[in-house]
Amino acid sequence: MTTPALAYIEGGSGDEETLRDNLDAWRRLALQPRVLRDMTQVETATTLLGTAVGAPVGLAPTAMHCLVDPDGETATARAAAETGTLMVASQAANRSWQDTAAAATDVLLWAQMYVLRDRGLTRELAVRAKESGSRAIVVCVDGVAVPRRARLEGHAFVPPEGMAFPNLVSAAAAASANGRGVDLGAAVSAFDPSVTFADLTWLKECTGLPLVVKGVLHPHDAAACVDAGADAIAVSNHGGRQLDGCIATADVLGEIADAVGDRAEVYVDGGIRTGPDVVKALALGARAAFVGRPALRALADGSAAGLAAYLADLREDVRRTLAFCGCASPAEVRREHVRPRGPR
Ligand SMILES: Cc1cc2nc3c(=O)[nH]c(=O)nc-3n(C[C@H](O)[C@H](O)[C@H](O)COP(=O)(O)O)c2cc1C
Ligand SMILES: CC(C)CC(=O)C(=O)O
Repeated sequence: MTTPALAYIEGGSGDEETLRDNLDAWRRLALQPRVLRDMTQVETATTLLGTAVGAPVGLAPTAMHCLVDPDGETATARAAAETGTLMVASQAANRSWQDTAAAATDVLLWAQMYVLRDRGLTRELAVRAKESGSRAIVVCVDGVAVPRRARLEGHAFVPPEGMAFPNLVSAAAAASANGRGVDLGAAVSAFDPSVTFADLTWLKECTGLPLVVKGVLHPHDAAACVDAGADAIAVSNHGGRQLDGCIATADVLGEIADAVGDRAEVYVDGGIRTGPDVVKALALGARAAFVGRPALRALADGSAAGLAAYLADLREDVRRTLAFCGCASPAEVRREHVRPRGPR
């Protein structure tokens, strides 16, 4: 991997305060286990918007998997299918949602997209995602300005020449140029900063698929998204890559889960690294936690097999943590299992 590619993946925005705090915030919480509850059988499986998954852990959408593996998102999909993991495939992927879904049997796929200035193209892409086999649309709503990325000296990342972005262009453009030659800067400027809650209702109607709103950090916004038709809220600050200085996801997850109640599912990403992090997220009210950078590192290190091994290991860590906490399944994790860590 090139140095700028590594800086792009690992880095955050501004002074990287939020990037660091995402990790620290999970450390500021402590699990409080319950004992003597027969932990012979401990199940990690759950459902996410009705889709059965092997563990309450998913792959967050991340752009350009060809930066880390020549097969790009199709390698990711093979690892996801092998381990029963839900994969959220980015709009800025190098492989189309269709090719990603076709990479293995039983790929559990959700497509992540932005609302574009061109609503006709937005609708076309959403329909294409559905026809590819995506079981939900994940709309990312934290892309209303261009972040300053510290490790790239404030500049946007320039992808390698000829990199394909098939989910960012119309079918006609994709057919004529195989999705190549799309300028990433132009694609990012196609994201519509005028997006509001009313667009959620519209986007959901485009496909009828369940809608997940990703990038929510305030309980009132979460409630308004649900009022507008969202089926799930993904609490996320984009891995500290958008607004630097904003709140860590672990610090706001509980309030958002309380605001949403049982009207929608709640997920979280940002700094999730271990089984205990995942179980802390469940205790605060998330149904699942998603990982970004760790999955890219595993893919870079060992391709699909490396990613599958990483996901299997994380699942085992979740299973072990559930057992130690006295929970025979994710559904048994309660708010009482987590509390602020005492002073050091
Ligand atoms: C290299 C990279 C690319 C990303 N690309 C996208 C993207 O295309 N769409 C999106 O919604 N989020 C994107 N994200 C954000 C992730 O979905 C997720 O919010 C974040 O990575 C979670 O934090 P973590 O890396 O600490 O696990 C990206 C993150 C990284 C690291
Ligand atoms: C192409 C970008 C939208 C990818 C992204 O979300 C990111 O780099 O964090």
